Amino acid sequence: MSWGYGADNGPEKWVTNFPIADGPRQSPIDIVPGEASFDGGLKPLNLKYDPSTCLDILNNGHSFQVTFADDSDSSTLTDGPISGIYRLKQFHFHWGASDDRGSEHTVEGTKYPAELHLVHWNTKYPSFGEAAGQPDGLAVVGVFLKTGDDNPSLQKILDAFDAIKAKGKQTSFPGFDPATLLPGCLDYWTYLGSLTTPPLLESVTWIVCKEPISVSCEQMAKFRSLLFSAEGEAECCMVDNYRPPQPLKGRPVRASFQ
Ligand SMILES: NCCOCCOCCNC(=O)c1ccc(S(N)(=O)=O)cc1
Ligand SMILES: [Zn+2]
Repeated sequence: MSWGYGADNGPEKWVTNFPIADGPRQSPIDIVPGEASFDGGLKPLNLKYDPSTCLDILNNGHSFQVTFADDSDSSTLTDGPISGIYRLKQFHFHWGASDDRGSEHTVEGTKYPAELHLVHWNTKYPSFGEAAGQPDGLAVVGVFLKTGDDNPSLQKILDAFDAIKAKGKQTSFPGFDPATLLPGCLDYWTYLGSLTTPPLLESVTWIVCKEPISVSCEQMAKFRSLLFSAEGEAECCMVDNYRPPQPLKGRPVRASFQ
């Protein structure tokens, strides 16, 4: 049985096939603002996204992801805590079965109903796969979702869900601008961590935005209409696809703001 989020294959079981699960720089973490140190040397995030690089939307059985053409520097992350140019590869979300949980990072124990991850790879390496194995290979921007007003940008994504309800379904998704999913304020916390799903590679510079974006309760319900299961299999709702916070193990968490 491959990894998932169920009782038999969930986060508590991943260490069996992926021993790095107990490693020194695992993600997510609980962010404690009072213990983060302001670093005036941190630059503002520079996110430059080209909607024409948006390709398709896919249900991969763990989440859904929107994938981008990454054969040029059209959609990039620069500055912030990183050096060099990182290219946007995909974005995806994690969410709960109810609004009281769903995010991977937490803020002083506070769980948000969902969390967006914008996944970028360091162009000093030849590909995403290569970069994923390097300590400075990836940079993921995390954005919390908080229940409130309807989010029109999110709605464009949710409107594509009927075509990707089951695991393995994919459909074209051209022209989406991921910048429309970013909060107005790009203050962030940053720390060195890992992929939050197997293979849990310790190659991610995490950049977690302090300000959440909004999502309505109805929109959250739509997230929960996706399936972990493939067509023809017993239907299993895609919910609670989040890993809980992992031990900090002495890592510094820096803040770009005071
Ligand atoms: N094939 C060569 C090595 O590549 C392995 C990289 O993992 C491949 C699939 N996983 C991901 O790309 C992947 C990307 C982001 C996140 S997360 N939730 O940490 O943002 C978790 C997983
Ligand atoms: Zn993620």
